[in-house]
Amino acid sequence: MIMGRSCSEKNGEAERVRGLVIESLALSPKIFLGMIFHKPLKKLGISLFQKDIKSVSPKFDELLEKFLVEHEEKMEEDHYKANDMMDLLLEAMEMRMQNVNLCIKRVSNTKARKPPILFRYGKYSNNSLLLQELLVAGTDTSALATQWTMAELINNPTILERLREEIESVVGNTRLIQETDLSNLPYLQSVVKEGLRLHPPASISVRMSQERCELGGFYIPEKTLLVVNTYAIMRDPNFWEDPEEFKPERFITSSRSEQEDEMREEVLKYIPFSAGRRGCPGSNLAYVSLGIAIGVMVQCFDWRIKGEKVNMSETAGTIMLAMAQPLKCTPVPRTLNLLPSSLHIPSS
Ligand code: HEM
Repeated sequence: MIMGRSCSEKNGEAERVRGLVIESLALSPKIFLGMIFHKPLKKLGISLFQKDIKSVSPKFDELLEKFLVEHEEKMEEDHYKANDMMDLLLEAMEMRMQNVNLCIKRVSNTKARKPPILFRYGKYSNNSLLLQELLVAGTDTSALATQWTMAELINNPTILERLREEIESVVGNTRLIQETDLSNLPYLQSVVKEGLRLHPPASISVRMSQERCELGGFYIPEKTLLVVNTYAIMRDPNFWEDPEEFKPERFITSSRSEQEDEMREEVLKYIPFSAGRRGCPGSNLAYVSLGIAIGVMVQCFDWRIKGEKVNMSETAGTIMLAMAQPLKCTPVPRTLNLLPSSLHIPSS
């Protein structure tokens, strides 16, 4: 969606992108430690991660440059129309500055939440941070959330059955779920929300206090690094009934006023996408893609596993919350009467 193209398994491109995302994410614990022990480490001349970053970054640049050239070529075509994020960013830059070549640079702006700015200057440069960030932030998070939620559904067959009934009554069995169906599938939306509550892929958020303040009776000096444990907040028994249980119905609200109350409460206790100006800008996209992925998997397949239950243990010592034993399951096709017109099969 970011680059408007699919990465094929055939020429190893998908594997390459996946490898880069995994390599980048493996750096996060080091970056995190580096933030905490920045000063003493600097004094000792120790850099925890610069060498690793230098090894990942050029690989990203090479990949993104290829995508960028493809996009620029497309822009030259007669009936060109922007249809992905990279097209839009290129167009925005085209309007802002002309006569200079492309380079993408993130301008840090700590005071106000502004989208990263793209500059055009020089030859293609190493600063492709924005696109790297989107690739890393948007892919593994969504994949982990899908995996955890499917594991919960397999372990809770009654919930899976209720979800399937909802899909069958709203969508039927002659076509696949589409984005426009999601607003009519409240139980599916609740399943996605509950999966993210119990298993937030990014389970901590790091912030720095801009000024001194008092929080919950604690004095916080200015410029203090604060680690918010979103995982713990979303399992706090003071906020959630049966916090350890997978109960999507907790998010089903009947009346409009109930919905408004719930939304007000959720601002503080439901934060899988963190919050504030550095909260996730991809949350709406994530809800849609998770809803469709999970919905289609439930609509089209039964799921078999070895043994009685999926093992829900979590990995230890990683920043991303992953399954210690990644989900292995076999899809068994269900009988649907899908109309050919409902299948959008890409031409390439
Ligand atoms: C289930 C899926 C996702 C989850 C759980 C998730 C979670 C998060 C969280 C918790 C943060 C804030 C980190 C912090 O506190 O510093 C974040 C930031 C971010 N996310 Fe997501 N995200 C998801 C999907 C996406 C998608 C699909 C995109 C875009 C394609 C995206 C783009 C970003 C970006 C660019 C940031 C950095 C924002 C900034 O620093 O200002 N995320 N995400």
